Amino acid sequence: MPRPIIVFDLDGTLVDTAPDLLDSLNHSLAASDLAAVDETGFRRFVGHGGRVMIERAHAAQNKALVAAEHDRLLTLFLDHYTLNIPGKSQPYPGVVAALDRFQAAGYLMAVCTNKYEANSVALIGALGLSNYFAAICGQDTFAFRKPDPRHLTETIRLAGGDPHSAVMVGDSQTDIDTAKAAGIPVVAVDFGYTDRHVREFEPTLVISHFDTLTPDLAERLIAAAR
Ligand SMILES: O=C(O)COP(=O)(O)O
Ligand SMILES: [Mg+2]
Repeated sequence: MPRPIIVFDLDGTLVDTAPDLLDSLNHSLAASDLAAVDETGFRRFVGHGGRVMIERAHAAQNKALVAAEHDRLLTLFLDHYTLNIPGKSQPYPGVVAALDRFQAAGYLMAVCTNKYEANSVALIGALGLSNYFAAICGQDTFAFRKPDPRHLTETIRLAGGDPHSAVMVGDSQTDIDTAKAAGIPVVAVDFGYTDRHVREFEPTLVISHFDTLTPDLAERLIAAAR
């Protein structure tokens, strides 16, 4: 019987990275004379990586964005973000205790994120969480990324798990759509980065704190999905 696996999204799920993503986004937007984005506006932009955040910020200000400028701003964003890791980012309340619970229960654990892999590995390392994860897969690890379900199923395979004994935990429609397309139960946290309540995207379950996430709950979700 393969070890069950729990796969976590990163930004807005395991780690509150909003303050640093916002700082780096505004650092890059300032280089093209766009107005700074505020915390509220920012939530509409996250979920698909830095390139899409920049694109959405321009669209929100009705500013054109040619490819060369997009590339220039993405480089500014990534250089600034990479240099500042871990910055102000912190794991959400209850995350470490939850990772300990699943580790003690013999679960495999992995991260499936649309953040670049190198920055994801660096951030997780800087926060002292590397030892929990058998795989950390970013938007550039494979030739596909969330909401493509293969990003999730290949992360599971890389970690040595079985998609039939897996649960996904995420904060956005992207995560929920990815898991549902893979036929994998998905727990949505309601404290992440989405401008609509996650229940609208019909996850398997919504939680408001990591204390609710237990191996018993995961086992029930895996059994019910079979
Ligand atoms: O970096 C992003 O835009 C989203 O990253 P996530 O998939 O970890 O939420
Ligand atoms: Mg997220």
